[in-house]
Amino acid sequence: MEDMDRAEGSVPEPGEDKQEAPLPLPPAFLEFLSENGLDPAVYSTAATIPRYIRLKPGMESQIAEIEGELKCGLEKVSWLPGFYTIPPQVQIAGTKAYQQGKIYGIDAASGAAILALDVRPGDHVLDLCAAPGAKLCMLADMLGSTGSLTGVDVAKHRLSACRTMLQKYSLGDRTRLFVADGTSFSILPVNSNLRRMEGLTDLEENGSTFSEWTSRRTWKDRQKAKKANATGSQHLLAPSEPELIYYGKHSGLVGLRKSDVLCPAVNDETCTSGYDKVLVDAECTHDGSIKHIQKFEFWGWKTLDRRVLDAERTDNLLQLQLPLLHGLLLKLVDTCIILAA
Ligand SMILES: C[S@@+](CC[C@H](N)C(=O)[O-])C[C@H]1O[C@@H](n2cnc3c(N)ncnc32)[C@H](O)[C@@H]1O
Repeated sequence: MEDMDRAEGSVPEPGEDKQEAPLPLPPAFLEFLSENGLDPAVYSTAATIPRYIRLKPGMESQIAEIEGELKCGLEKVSWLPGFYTIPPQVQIAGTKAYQQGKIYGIDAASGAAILALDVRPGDHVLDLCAAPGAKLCMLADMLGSTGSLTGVDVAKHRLSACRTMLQKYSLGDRTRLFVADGTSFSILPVNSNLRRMEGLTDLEENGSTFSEWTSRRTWKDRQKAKKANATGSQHLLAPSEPELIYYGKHSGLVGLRKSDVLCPAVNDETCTSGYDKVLVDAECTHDGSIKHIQKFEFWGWKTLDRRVLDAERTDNLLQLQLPLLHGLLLKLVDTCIILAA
């Protein structure tokens, strides 16, 4: 799987060190633009497009300090709460403000999709295709201390990055993270009707109920990881059953029987309510993203053909996106879907 969602600052920003010049876009891409009535000149304008950051809620009083660290002013985005623009050449990854979890690197389009989801206190939110987690963090910030958030991604190493993000920004309390294929994911939000097994001793519990999450892995898990490493499969395949790689203290799982949560009986009356809001952020071609297209100057223009223009790849993306939506419509959604791709 190609990784188009690189961490902030890992790829030089287009136009950072040099004057903008017309990009040597491949003929097939120029043809694609012409067929769709698009002016290729827009892809040379990245130097004029601001960079966006999101302020961690509660950090408003530290704006002056953050401006000092970033060595630039923060300009409020009037239509997107918590978002600010900074000049495009400013790199945030090496700054204290970013490392200490005061700001997020996230673009305005992503923020707009989350805002449109209209998350309300108490909502149970599902983020399908959650990694590396910029939107998941925004959802967690919006939920605050109510409701629940479930993040799902097929790539374990990418979902582990989400876990790191949640921990860095102290956001994981109400969150669960499942490595799973989103097209068949059917685990519901925790339902208050499920019986909690409280006050059991370790012996009685016998590993069959959720106790508080710990990063310490069992011998069985370590063996599994070793095997996956040896076969190189950890980056590629979803496990046949969803694998829970993180859950927060208030995600509702502590004290519940694993079997009730992970394999609920079909038509179980405790499992009738689905998620209130669902975000599906499946992979896309990125052909509409000026900044992404400019990055091919760094990655090599040939890879643009392979990653963006290849008809087979586009068809494959469609074959991924449709089942993701279809699965949701059949099983999960109470209220709302946003397709961010
Ligand atoms: C555009 S990225 C998601 C970006 C993410 N929402 C964020 O804000 O950082 C697409 C993600 O979809 C995941 N993905 C692809 N196929 C999937 C599937 N069948 N089920 C679940 N996740 C999938 C990829 O591993 C990748 O992490």
